[in-house]
Amino acid sequence: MEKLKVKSDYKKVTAFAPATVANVSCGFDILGFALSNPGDEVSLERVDDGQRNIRIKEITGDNGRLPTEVLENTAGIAVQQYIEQAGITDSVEIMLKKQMPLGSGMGSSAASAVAAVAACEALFQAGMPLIDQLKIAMEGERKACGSAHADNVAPALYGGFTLIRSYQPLDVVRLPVPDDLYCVLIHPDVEVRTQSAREILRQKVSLSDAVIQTGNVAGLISSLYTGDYELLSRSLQDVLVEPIRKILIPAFDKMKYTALKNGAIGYGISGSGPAMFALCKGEEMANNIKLPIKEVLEDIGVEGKIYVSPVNQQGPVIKKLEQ
Ligand SMILES: Nc1ncnc2c1ncn2[C@@H]1O[C@H](COP(=O)(O)OP(=O)(O)OP(=O)(O)O)[C@@H](O)[C@H]1O
Ligand SMILES: N[C@@H](CCO)C(=O)O
Repeated sequence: MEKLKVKSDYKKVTAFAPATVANVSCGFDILGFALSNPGDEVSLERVDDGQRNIRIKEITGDNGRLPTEVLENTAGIAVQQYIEQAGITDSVEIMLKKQMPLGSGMGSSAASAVAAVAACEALFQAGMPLIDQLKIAMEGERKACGSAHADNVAPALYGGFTLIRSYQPLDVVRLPVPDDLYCVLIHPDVEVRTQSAREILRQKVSLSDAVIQTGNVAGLISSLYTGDYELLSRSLQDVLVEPIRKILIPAFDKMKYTALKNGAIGYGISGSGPAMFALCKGEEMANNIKLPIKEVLEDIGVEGKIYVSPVNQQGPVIKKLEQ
């Protein structure tokens, strides 16, 4: 990439990037959408010393579990890559406020990376194209999950629903979001590492399953354009990944049955799990699902947290910018 002209006098910034639901049932590694909450916050402070020294000064909310080495943390990787690519020579201190669980399937590693890259762009104002910011955030995912998949970082950065049409070359399509689409995100308190949840998948699929899966992806995308909730509901089916990964999630089938019975239009594993999502038409329907799902979790003695959020069309938010 050509070196960008940096033209900002800002010294400090805080950016928020949201949790995301990747895969969305049938779109393994290619579909995702952003939530409004929860999400991570990254603050950056720059020093104009020509040293290009990057340091993670503080991480809160992680119970000491996240790496503080710059090149081990998705936020640190993103800042390092951004300043190198934009030709910046300032030193940068990073403060990460972790507000979501690790290994959750809620795009936690992606939220940190996207908050970091959005904070860099606000602080240095290099005018870096979104697709290049996305590639930087993907490098964080490569480190955290062993694969540079983009279905969490793309919706976190672009907002709304995104499709990764191709990885080589990277081709991202922003999709429309039907009015009134809400998500209930259920996070049972068990941990599933993305890397392990990827390793258990089959590397080859049958032609008949590929036909079912591509039909569902096409139906889902069509439903987003037309706002056809019934088509969306019929398309939220996954014959490739869910049947394998659901064994990692206690009472998955019971929760899915309960959500659908109580009015959800679809239910599936969020990313690599253990979080699960229920898509609903309207906030009232989304709130109706919370209690019966909570009762299933209580029945099996698993703690959990349930979030209700509209699909976030905004992506990252700059919360503070100081000179
Ligand atoms: N800033 C960060 N936030 C979260 N995890 C990070 C971060 N930086 C590095 N990691 C590493 O990434 C791993 C967590 O990745 P994992 O993909 O399992 O979680 P996740 O991002 O919550 O899940 P998913 O991508 O399925 O939503 C941990 O081993 C953690 O040390
Ligand atoms: N598409 C990725 C998302 C991880 O959050 C997976 O399912 O492994």
